[in-house]
Amino acid sequence: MMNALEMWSNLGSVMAGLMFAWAMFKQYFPPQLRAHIEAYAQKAVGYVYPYIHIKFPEFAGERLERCEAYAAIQNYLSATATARAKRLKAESVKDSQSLVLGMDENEEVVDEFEGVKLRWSSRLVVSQNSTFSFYNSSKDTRFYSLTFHRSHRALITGSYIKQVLEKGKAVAADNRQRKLYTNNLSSNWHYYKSTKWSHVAFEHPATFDTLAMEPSKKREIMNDLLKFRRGKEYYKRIGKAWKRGYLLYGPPGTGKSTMIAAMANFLNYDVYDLELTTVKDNTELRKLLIETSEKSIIVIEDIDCSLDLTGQRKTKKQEKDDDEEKEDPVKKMAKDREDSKDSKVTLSGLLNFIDGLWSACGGERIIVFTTNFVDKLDPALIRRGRMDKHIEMSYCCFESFKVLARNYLGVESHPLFTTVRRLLEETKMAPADVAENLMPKSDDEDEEACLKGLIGELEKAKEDARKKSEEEEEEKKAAAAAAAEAEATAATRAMAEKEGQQKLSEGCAKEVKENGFR
Ligand SMILES: Nc1ncnc2c1ncn2[C@@H]1O[C@H](COP(=O)(O)OP(=O)(O)OP(=O)(O)O)[C@@H](O)[C@H]1O
Ligand SMILES: [Mg+2]
Repeated sequence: MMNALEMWSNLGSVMAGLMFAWAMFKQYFPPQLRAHIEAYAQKAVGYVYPYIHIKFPEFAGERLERCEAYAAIQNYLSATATARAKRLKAESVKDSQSLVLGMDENEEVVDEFEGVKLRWSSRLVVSQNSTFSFYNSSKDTRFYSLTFHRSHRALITGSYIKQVLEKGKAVAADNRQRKLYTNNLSSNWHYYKSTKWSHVAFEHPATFDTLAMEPSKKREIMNDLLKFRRGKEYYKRIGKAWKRGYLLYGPPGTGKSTMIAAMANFLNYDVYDLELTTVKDNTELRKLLIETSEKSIIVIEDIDCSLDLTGQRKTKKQEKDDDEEKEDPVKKMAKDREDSKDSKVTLSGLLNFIDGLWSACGGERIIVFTTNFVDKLDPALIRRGRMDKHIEMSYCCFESFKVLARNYLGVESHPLFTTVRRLLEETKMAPADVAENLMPKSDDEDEEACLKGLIGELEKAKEDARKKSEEEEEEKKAAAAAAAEAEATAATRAMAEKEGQQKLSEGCAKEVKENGFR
């Protein structure tokens, strides 16, 4: 029996022989003949060789664009297989917030799917072209190669590759640097490139953990968001576009904008902050919205102030004015000029976008309106189906205070909490004001000092509210007294007039009686 050393040396000789034959073959055979021989050789090998290779190049197409599949496989392997690879390569990938760890060139890993083993290898083919060019620095090509037994062809080319691409895209989405977009003035739009939105990295630190809100309400919103995110199949089944509208309403400083940031961080979505007052008309609105990407939250803050969306239905006076304009061309021109200065996005334009166009775009999208005055909004805008969930952001309750105390002071409980609780039940203070009072003003201000400061402010707010309600009560009383007095004066005057009338008619009657009609 051959010993191991002998076997290796024999194998080495065979390899050396093969390499020599290959070099001779490349040197002495003309390229066309070589291609023929190679094709036949591959066919012959195919009869006996039981494995299939699939190649996923990094760049493809006429313009050599980066292939989505390559990127997805890179992400998939970075998340699943690199734990097993020994040589890794760290790359910074566009739009990714951290480095992507991939296999180094010519490294291999084994993956398993439904009990079937398959092999991924990362390959780099170095260009043979040694001519110097100013324009093309490298013709090296990278690709991933997947190898598996031909008996599993259907399984691998069907389900396995599909799940690799899906998982890879999900990893990319999680690792993506999210963006905050704001709309540009249409005068700065260029038709040949996408300039409707400007963006910066979205790095708001708010999360549902740091959001001060009643825990049960918070949980309800989080569950609603999760249900929406997982609802692709559900929305498809019920024939509804995959979108959801939220209306956040409440007084200033109660956390509406903070909630939007927490939602975006929770879902890992981009945020499109749409400033409606700079949008000229419904057409522009449509163009802007069609350019938003999926997995995004489209935000219209202070919807009541953005436009006159509160009451688009014409009042009697507007109808009369319109009739007059139809008759008077000068008036009409003046009105047109006035209108062209203002934004002309209308309620119906916005509703069409929510119901129609947006639904056709597909992809998961959330739209959020915020307002301080929910009663001012047109009911058509906020009816269920358009704004599916109405969330009231209200003044600070004790539960919310506890979250803020944990965030700002790092305390879970304190003897002064009882006083804070009583005062919060007796007076209204927005979380923004509570938070402001919990922030130490100097280095030597400890948690007790901050809590005392807050208690002082709450007592002051309570006193102010008491005074205000007293003043209002006084004003009401004064108004009632004035009304009563005016009523009494009017009654006296009426009485006097009546008496005067009576006297006059009595006098007349007497005169007639004495003198008769003349
Ligand atoms: N519920 C909350 N939880 C945590 N922090 C809050 C909350 N509400 C307000 N704050 C703090 O107060 C600041 C202002 O809050 P925010 O801008 O979210 O209020 P808003 O409701 O959007 O007000 P406005 O109606 O004026 O736009 C935030 O930066 C945050 O620090
Ligand atoms: Mg706000």
